[in-house]
Amino acid sequence: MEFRGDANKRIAMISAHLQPSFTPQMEAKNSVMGLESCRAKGGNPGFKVAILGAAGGIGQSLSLLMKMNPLVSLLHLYDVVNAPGVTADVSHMDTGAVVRGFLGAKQLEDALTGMDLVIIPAGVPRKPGMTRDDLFKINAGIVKTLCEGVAKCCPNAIVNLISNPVNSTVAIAAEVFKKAGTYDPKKLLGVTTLDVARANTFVAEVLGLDPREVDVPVVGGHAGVTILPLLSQVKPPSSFTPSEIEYLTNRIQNGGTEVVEAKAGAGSATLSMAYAAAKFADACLRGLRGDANVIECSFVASQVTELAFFATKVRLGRTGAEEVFQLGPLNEYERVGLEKAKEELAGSIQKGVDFIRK
Ligand SMILES: NC(=O)c1ccc[n+]([C@@H]2O[C@H](COP(=O)([O-])OP(=O)(O)OC[C@H]3O[C@@H](n4cnc5c(N)ncnc54)[C@H](O)[C@@H]3O)[C@@H](O)[C@H]2O)c1
Ligand SMILES: O=C(O)C[C@H](O)C(=O)O
Repeated sequence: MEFRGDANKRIAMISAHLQPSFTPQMEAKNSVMGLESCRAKGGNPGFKVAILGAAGGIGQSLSLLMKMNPLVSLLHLYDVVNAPGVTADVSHMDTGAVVRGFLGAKQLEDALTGMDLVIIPAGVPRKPGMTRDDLFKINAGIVKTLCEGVAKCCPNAIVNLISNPVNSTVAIAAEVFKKAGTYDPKKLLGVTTLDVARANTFVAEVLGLDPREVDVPVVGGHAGVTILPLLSQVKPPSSFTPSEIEYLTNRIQNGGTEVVEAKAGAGSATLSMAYAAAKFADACLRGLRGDANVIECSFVASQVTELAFFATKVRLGRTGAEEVFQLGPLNEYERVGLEKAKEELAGSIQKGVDFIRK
């Protein structure tokens, strides 16, 4: 009888904590099944990571992958919809990170406070026929609001910006941080890892290699002709025929559109993007930990060209992108591509700056 009484008490306590209304305090308890008497769990040393837009196509898979990352001790999942469901789901994975969910603008500050790394895939995706720039109207405002939250609640966090158009949203974020007096160019990183993943995959197919053995630097930005693969610098050193160069450059520049069209109105790349975002976030965390030689491509504040932002290889360290690498030697095809990329990038960056300065 005594046992049954205890069980009833436990069930009542659990039910009390699984009511529909959702608060961070409640979620913290949900993460230990609502039992006050549970032994404290988690506590593994590691970094605090927030995902803003965690209930979306990218956000859900990315939440899963970050929950699997042993460098993460605390994972905050924020969205304006469905955050409780994603949080409950991911929190049942028996990995080290403690998961907490945050729903709606009122909980943004709680979601951000104390974070080391903030990953932002919030915003609308493309449909067939749209350019990434067509997303500016909606996503610019979303990125502005979220970055204002970062400036207020975790001004020292590294920000991985995924929301499109990246060529403009990174400039928006920089302007928000400048306005708030918190801007550190090393800590604002536009995520272009998917371009590199695609380039490695497509080049490996052409060369008949395992993509894990291939390294293609992809520079410039993250839209159409601004995505510039440097095939002359592929590792292992390889030569391509002119038609292979044309095919590969085109396919890499239009990889996003290939997925948008295949999904036929159901969105853009989510699974490969979550993979790429998780890979890039892991590199940022290894850099924060102090690992040597952590090198990835990213769209960052840069003096490599005359543009304020440009994607190249960067070295990630304890303070973010600590070194921005030069382009290296380009062939004639790449020099022409670079001019085209810069022309389009200049307008996209300015559009982002103007959105905040008006
Ligand atoms: N950088 C890249 O390489 C890359 C690759 C793929 C997609 N993207 C971009 O990532 C973005 C997200 O794509 P998706 O497929 O996950 O879209 P999605 O619509 O599936 O998910 C977006 C999520 O953002 C949330 N959201 C909207 N406004 C928000 C706000 N103010 N605060 C918090 N969350 C908010 C939505 O509720 C939704 O859950 C798009 O802009 C897309 O173009 C970038
Ligand atoms: O193409 C898109 O709209 C999404 C993303 O930027 C991508 O490259 O897949």
